[in-house]
Amino acid sequence: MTVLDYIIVGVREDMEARRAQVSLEELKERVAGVAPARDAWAALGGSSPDRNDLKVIAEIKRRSPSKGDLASIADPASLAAQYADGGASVISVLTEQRRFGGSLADLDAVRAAVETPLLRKDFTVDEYQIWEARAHGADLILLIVAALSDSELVRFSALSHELGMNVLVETHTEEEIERAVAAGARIIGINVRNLKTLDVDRSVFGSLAGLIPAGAVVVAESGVRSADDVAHYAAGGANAILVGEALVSDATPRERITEFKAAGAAAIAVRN
Ligand SMILES: O=C(O)c1ccccc1NCC(=O)[C@H](O)[C@H](O)COP(=O)(O)O
Repeated sequence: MTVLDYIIVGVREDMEARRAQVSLEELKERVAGVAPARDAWAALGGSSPDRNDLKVIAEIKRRSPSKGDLASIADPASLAAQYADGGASVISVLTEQRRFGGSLADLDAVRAAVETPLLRKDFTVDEYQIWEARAHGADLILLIVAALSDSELVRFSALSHELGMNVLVETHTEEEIERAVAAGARIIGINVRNLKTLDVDRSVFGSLAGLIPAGAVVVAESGVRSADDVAHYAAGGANAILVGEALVSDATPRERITEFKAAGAAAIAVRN
């Protein structure tokens, strides 16, 4: 069993426990009462022809299977406000409980605090989680190609779009990019962390980014520790970066985002 398989076993068990508390019908009623989803595609520069800056997706991540406890985040709303002040285009809230220590309560707290589009970052394996994401104010969900069949990718994307949300489709190999593109993905992440082994190899981004069709928003995920890493991804074709550990473990995340955005813009100016 890979790490990803192992995580998903827990994700399914936890989801069934929540479903026993809140039925799908109840979730659908809640969705009817929430404000429409914000446009994460536009926030990530999807609709602008000149993508000459680097967007930051700033993640609220308490713990991880590879690193254990990362940060004691007493107030996710306050951290999200700092991310928004620093210029994050999207805030990612890791809601997976067993391995990452997140929760839908974190998503609720962040939703109440900021207007920035929110990514409900979880291991989506069932439509129930998509309804849940929208019911808790998410604007974007994550679909990991390695965890889903082609038909699930298409079905889950369609439901997300019906609910007004966008989808970040995560890949790690050439074949997964082909599957993402075939499923109609237009926000495509390349996670340089192999979710089967947890190895982080930043060179994976450069070897795959060129395979993503023009017009899509290309997101470099994981492994940003310094402005040099940001420049590496921006030079290799990233339109956005997804950063967790470096921000939650920094005393001044607002300034760190500003620094990353400047490094990205400088590298993009050279790239263009
Ligand atoms: O972070 C992990 O250890 C991990 C393990 C297994 C599956 C997913 C995992 N992380 C999810 C992510 O991909 C990251 O949270 C995200 O890209 C940010 O990465 P980083 O900036 O390196 O914290």
